[in-house]
Amino acid sequence: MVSSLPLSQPTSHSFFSKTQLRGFGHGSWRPSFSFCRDSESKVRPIKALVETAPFPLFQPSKVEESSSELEPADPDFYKIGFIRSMRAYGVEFKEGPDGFGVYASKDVEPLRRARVIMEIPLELMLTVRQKLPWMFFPDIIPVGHPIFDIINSTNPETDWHLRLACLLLYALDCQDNFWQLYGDFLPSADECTSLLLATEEELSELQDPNLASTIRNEQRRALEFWEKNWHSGVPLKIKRLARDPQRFMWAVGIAQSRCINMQMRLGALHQGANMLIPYADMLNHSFEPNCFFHWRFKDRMVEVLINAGQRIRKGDEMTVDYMSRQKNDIFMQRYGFSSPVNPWDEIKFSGDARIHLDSFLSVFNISGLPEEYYHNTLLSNEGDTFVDGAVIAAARTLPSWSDGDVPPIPSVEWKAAKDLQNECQEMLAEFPTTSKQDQKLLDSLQDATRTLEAAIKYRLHRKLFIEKVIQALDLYQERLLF
Ligand SMILES: C[S@@+](CC[C@H](N)C(=O)[O-])C[C@H]1O[C@@H](n2cnc3c(N)ncnc32)[C@H](O)[C@@H]1O
Repeated sequence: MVSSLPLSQPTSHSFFSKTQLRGFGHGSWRPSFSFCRDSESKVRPIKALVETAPFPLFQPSKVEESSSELEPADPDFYKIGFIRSMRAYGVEFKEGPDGFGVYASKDVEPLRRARVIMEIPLELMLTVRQKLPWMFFPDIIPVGHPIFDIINSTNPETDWHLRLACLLLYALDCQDNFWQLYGDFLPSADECTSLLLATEEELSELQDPNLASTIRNEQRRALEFWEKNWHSGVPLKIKRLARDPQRFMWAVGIAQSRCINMQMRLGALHQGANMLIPYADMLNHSFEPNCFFHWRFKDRMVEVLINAGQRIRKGDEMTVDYMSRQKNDIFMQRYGFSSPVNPWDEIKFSGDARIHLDSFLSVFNISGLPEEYYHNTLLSNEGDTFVDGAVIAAARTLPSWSDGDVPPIPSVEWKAAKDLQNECQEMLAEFPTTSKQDQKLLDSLQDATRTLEAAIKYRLHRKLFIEKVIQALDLYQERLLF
């Protein structure tokens, strides 16, 4: 379902103008770019609270006033003729340690109800739906345009990233489309952490052959897609969208690392959709997020809300949970970053560890089922609501025992803990570098691509995790015996 109506950007948009943004980069980590700075040479945040007047692209057709005065069946549809704008409340967008991020510009007291901080209308998003009949929004591609056929040749359920990349490239090329402005806020190839953009050398820096091979397959797939659809015979309007495979890879990397997947309801239609949502895509990930997304179907917009009961201090980063319960390699694959405190990461041990799960958990004051994520305030540092993720992850990876298997004497468990430690040491010995060497390398990195930095961090995080498990097992033995 497409129309040939181009959606224009409101000229009154008060965030930034095209000329203001030209030449501005997206990250301080690339010295070739300079972000807008104030007199004290601090990054100047994009101002919010922002609200711009709706831009009437074309007015809703005047409904003839009939004598019956019937209500339109769905008055909401009449809004389709307006380009609405994004609204943000009490937040600012600025650079932080993880690239651009969203930060609170004022304190927020905990409220019983979730509080909206951003509203982004459907018209500004790039959206592809996953199931047939597939559709995308906004309807910026005229029927018969070859990019429509290219998108249509892919599988809506499995190729969402390729489809979204095509839509993004088209939107960036589409005269007066909002994304021509917003495109300046997207990370460049050097700034994007997506591993799709990684070189062979950078992939080897991961020190994870499985992950490297998964990425190589993804790169190959995207490259084949580009070669098939961007061959020399294609019309210029296609050619110019991605003149070289790197440009296409970049678009796929952007789609993968910034897309949000949501259930969307439009009228009577419920569907899973992959969306590139401007401004909301600046939110970074946390395993302890303070915000979440919500699709407000009545107004056809995505809202970002602060969790109910959440206290926010001015300057706090606003975060969301990108993917629930995923290990670091999955985060790397999709977003190009890993976390040293990922509570869902795990170590696969080779055999049966003769440690009783519950006794391990109880030594660390963790109670309940192993599958769950447990929080114990007694164990957390002040202000830190996480129990050490490595401890929990280690606990979760130990096989559970039935009552009959409970070892009668602690020495059995003590030996098991020692065995696990040895296995961890062997794992560490397989890495070509130690965590100390990785840390040193990271400290000395200058002008490296963000992918290289992310690759080194990833392998460092794996080693730190294993080292933490060794420490946890040390502690376990001490507490078990005394
Ligand atoms: C949706 S974007 C978020 C905005 C992004 N920081 C930017 O500069 O535009 C996702 C990207 O942000 C970065 N990112 C988000 N959360 C992160 C985290 N917790 N740690 C490290 N990098 C993170 C990664 O580069 C990821 O691919």
